[in-house]
Amino acid sequence: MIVHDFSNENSVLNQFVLEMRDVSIQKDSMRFRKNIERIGEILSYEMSKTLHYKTEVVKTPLGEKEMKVPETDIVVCSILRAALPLHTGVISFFDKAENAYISAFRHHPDGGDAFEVIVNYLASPSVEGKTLILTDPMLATGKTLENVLKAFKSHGMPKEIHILSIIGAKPGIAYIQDKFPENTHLWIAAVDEKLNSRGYILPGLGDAGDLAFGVKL
Ligand SMILES: O=P(O)(O)OC[C@H]1O[C@H](OP(=O)(O)OP(=O)(O)O)[C@H](O)[C@@H]1O
Repeated sequence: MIVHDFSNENSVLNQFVLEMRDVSIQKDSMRFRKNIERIGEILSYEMSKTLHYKTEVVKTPLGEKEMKVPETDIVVCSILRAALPLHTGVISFFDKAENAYISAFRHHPDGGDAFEVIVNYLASPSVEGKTLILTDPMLATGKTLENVLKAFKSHGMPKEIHILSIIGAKPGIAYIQDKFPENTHLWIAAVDEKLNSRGYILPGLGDAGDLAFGVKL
């Protein structure tokens, strides 16, 4: 897996991540969602540079011009719930992409820190031979992405996978390194050092799903 960590670069992306982390700003859920969406646009733009391109001839009112445009068949799949604004950002740049949605939630069987990830909904076209973009703002333990990849086994083998995320933890990134095919790219806005005992990213930003859409039972 190739990791593209943008926290090592100076760009306006860092401002959006800061606002998502900041306890005095993040409770404004509309702003929180908007920041996720615009980070989705920025990561999409960066990712677009690595896609496959073809030459097309465009006719203008005064002549013709050869231009290079992405030729890839793209399926964008978002992991509910927090990825929904990220999805909006991605498809605002890849407007011809097919769309998929998958659910995943943590189940704590004995109420303690240990959990398993339950995936019980996947709506997706075939991804056979296509470019699969998986979006999820948080990459904590990496178990969600591991289970999402398993769920996709019934939907064909993608040509390549791009994971778009906002904040990840080093242990989670290491965990998925050998679970995903080698030519998988991870595009991530920030990487934090560790997780707490419940598998939350430290310092992270809290619960992205709740901040974007409200507390769930
Ligand atoms: O890497 P992991 O340890 O698997 O954790 C990451 C997952 O946790 C969060 O979802 P959450 O379960 O809070 O669901 P929500 O988005 O519906 O609130 C996040 O959006 C990821 O999907």
